[in-house]
Amino acid sequence: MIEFRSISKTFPDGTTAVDDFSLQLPSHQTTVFVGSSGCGKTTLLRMINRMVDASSGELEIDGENISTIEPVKLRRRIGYVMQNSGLLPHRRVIDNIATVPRLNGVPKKEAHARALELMDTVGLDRSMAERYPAQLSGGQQQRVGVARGLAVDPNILLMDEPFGAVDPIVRADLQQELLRLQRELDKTVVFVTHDIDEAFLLGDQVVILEKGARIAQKGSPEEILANPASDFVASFIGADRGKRALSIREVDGSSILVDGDGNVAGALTEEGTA
Ligand SMILES: Nc1ncnc2c1ncn2[C@@H]1O[C@H](COP(=O)(O)OP(=O)(O)OP(=O)(O)O)[C@@H](O)[C@H]1O
Repeated sequence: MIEFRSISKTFPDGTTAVDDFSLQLPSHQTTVFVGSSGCGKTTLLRMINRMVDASSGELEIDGENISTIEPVKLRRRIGYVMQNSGLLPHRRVIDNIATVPRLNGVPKKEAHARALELMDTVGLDRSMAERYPAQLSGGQQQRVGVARGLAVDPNILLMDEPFGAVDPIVRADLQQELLRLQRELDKTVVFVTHDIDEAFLLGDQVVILEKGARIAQKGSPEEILANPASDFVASFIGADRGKRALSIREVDGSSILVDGDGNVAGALTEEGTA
């Protein structure tokens, strides 16, 4: 479990990005931080691997206060996937994936064999191993980024808007892949997004944030949808606009679901027949 206890972060210029934040993130689950630009999501995420150090408060991983762990050591056991994949442009795909294991002292042959396995895991053809990042599509680059994040077999995977820069179809694909991966690998995932639909799709625990990383509401997607805690939350999840108020319309003997805008959202089937 990851636990934030009264964590605050004020940057040297006086900006308070995180103001007294407390939260438990259960192991083997996906927690999603969601909120508008500048609310402190990335700062929260980066405190987990000490890319940013808290100004006050305590952050523990499985009961261990991370301020006592050397940052480089900590980072080598936590996977980190960022927007635009963050790949090293002058290194081949296989070397990008193997970067951190190599830094940890894993022999090259072994690190490369593992990198190829990880390419299978994230759905990348092994023939791409010799390419450079610029020779891949945006979606493929993100898959390499995920493979690299998994390369040290971390218990914790931090993902900062990893699918923000790809088109909606590729994005939907990557989201489904992440759900599949999570069923298989069972990591503790911390995911940052500003997209509430992505948050509801991927999150076991969804944390809706306002400026200063103040928690507007936290809970399962079901809990939040069933009972938005405030007008802010209702507006953020689109409940106020009726966007999520689905209704049933009968068309040619079939039951079609339409959303608040009258757009078709899906078809109703008997449970188990879909
Ligand atoms: N190094 C820094 N120095 C000063 N202020 C910073 C620094 N990093 C972030 N901030 C400020 O802290 C606040 C939170 O930033 P953060 O990047 O955590 O937000 P975010 O929710 O991830 O935003 P986005 O969705 O735009 O990435 C913002 O006001 C930002 O300008």
